[in-house]
Amino acid sequence: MSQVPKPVPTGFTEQQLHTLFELISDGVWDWHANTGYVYRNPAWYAMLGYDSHSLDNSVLTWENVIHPEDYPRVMAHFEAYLEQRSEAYCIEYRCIRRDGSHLWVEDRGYIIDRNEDGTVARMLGAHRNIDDRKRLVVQLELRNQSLESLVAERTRELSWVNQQLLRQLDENRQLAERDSLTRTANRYHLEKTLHQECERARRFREPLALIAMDLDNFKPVNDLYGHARGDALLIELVEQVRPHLREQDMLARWGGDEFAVVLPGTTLTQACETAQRIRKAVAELAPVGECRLTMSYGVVQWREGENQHSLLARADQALYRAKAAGKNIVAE
Ligand SMILES: Nc1nc2c(ncn2[C@@H]2O[C@H](COP(=O)(O)OP(=O)(O)OP(=O)(O)O)[C@@H](O)[C@H]2O)c(=O)[nH]1
Repeated sequence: MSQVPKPVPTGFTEQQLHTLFELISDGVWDWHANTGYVYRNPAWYAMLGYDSHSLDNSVLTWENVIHPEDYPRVMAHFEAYLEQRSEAYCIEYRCIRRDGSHLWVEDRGYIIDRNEDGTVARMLGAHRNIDDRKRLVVQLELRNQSLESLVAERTRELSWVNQQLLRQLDENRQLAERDSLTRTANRYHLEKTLHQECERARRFREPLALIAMDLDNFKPVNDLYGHARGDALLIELVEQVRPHLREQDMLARWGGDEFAVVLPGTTLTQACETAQRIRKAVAELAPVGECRLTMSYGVVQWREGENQHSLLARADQALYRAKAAGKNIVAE
């Protein structure tokens, strides 16, 4: 089969080229740099709301439709292309339409002819309407910003709720583990800690001591001076005892006028010395009317295999012996 030779392109005449441009829907421009003449097709005028060929065929027409805020950026890019500092001329900017509204365009152009000295002789380009896309992007950005601020607001709210919950949790823990009058550990906290300390003593073969203590003749204080004075005395008592305890010791209110001190890493002898110091300090409290204040003390050291209940029971027995022996006494 014989090949039909392709026709050799003869090129368009200027007239044919412009006829072609008249049919194109993008805004085509054709700049003859040496004369300053600029051809613009009907679509270019329509895009900006003008009648075809109704504006001056000069570069100034283009400059006048560029949004003033975008003008410096467009010119810098255009010059960079003309001076061959950038490879392409392609830029997005706003044009001002005849009715004063703004239209986003993408402007793209190519130098199709240069003078012998390298300067531009002719450049061909087209404006494409990208307004819908740009406005959509702006809308999406705005929506994104409002979503981000919504998320930030919700995060702030959640973090506040979280803080409140943590505070509430802390308060609940305090309520569950503290005696409301004296702010010492309560019986529940005492038993829990004592259980843990018995386990530690077994695990690390460390001594552990417990002092049980009970106010002597507290009933007359209540009876003679009222329950409120009795309450105040219990608070004073705790303040008097605390300075004689170490950081790791735990003072707890076991019952009405009964207290206990858990002393980790402490032998019976050392605990008895502590109890004596507390005894002296309590005895120094100012008497309530005719009532002199003292306490009785039962001191024990943890024994191998013993649990918290048995330890507490032995301390209570020692306390009973102190009471029986005449009160204001430390008994083992
Ligand atoms: N003010 C006040 N009194 C309390 C509280 N809890 C218990 N009591 C009182 O503590 C007193 C304890 O009385 P008793 O167990 O007979 O002890 P006591 O009078 O100290 O006598 P001995 O322990 O034998 O020395 C009672 O009068 C209780 O009403 C309290 O929270 N506040």
